[in-house]
Amino acid sequence: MPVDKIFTSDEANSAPFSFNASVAAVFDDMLYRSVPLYSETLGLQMTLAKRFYRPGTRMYDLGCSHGNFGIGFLEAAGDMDFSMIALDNSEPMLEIYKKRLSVRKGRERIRLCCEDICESRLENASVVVMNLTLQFLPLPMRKGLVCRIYDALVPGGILLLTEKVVHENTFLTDMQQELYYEFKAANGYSSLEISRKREALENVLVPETMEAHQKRLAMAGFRKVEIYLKWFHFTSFLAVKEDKVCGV
Ligand SMILES: C[S@@+](CC[C@H](N)C(=O)[O-])C[C@H]1O[C@@H](n2cnc3c(N)ncnc32)[C@H](O)[C@@H]1O
Ligand SMILES: O=C(O)C(=O)C[C@]1(C(=O)O)C=C[C@@H](O)C=C1
Repeated sequence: MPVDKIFTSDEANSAPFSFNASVAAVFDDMLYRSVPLYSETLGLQMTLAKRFYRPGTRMYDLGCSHGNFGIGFLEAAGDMDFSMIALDNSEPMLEIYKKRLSVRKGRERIRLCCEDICESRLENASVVVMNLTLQFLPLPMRKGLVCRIYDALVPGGILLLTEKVVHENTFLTDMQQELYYEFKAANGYSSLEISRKREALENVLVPETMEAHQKRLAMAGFRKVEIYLKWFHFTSFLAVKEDKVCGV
């Protein structure tokens, strides 16, 4: 796996963070070293997706990057028939996803689309996964997207949303941030790399509070919302669309 050295050099410091070809090439290493409980999050997303997916509907992976969720799901699915639409607006990410998919049996079950998720058409979904992606959208676009996801879901369908959040209490936010940087340092990032990435992510990754997410989910129509995984500020929500017939 190519090692993430993006923020070891000076010039990387000046540009805002983006999901370009250099980042895509080392993205696996970046994810595993930068996202606490990344494997566990994907594992639980697959378990929930398998449980809630309904035949004849679609599964969406919004901000799919180079396909860790989709490929993992495909491998775990065995003979299960499913249809997944994986969306991202980074061409280099989707190029890698396409290559990974090309050698896998059952690959026709996943369709890749290079699109802005704020503009894509969503419909007939029983599972929508959005892992560490909403946080990269401009704030004014977020409500509209969550509402469109709710509308696209069939009754009993789910949204799996993972986000980096901030705390309303600045003491706790600062503490979580420090613990997070200790996690990164323990995974081999230098303090210079950590601070350069923090600057590059400023105004690019804009986290919100847990309460803001819960309020937006409720406003969109979700009545059942659960936090199923949390590592300080990395938070995974399960939001279920009501199914009055089945009582889900
Ligand atoms: C942190 S990565 C997601 C990680 C991935 N979901 C996973 O679990 O491995 C965020 C992804 O969202 C994509 N993205 C950001 N804004 C987007 C937008 N407006 N439309 C589509 N994709 C977007 C980026 O290109 C990037 O691949
Ligand atoms: O906040 C940070 O410093 C991160 O590295 C987090 C984060 C994320 O949450 O998406 C930022 C960019 C990469 O996509 C991987 C991890």
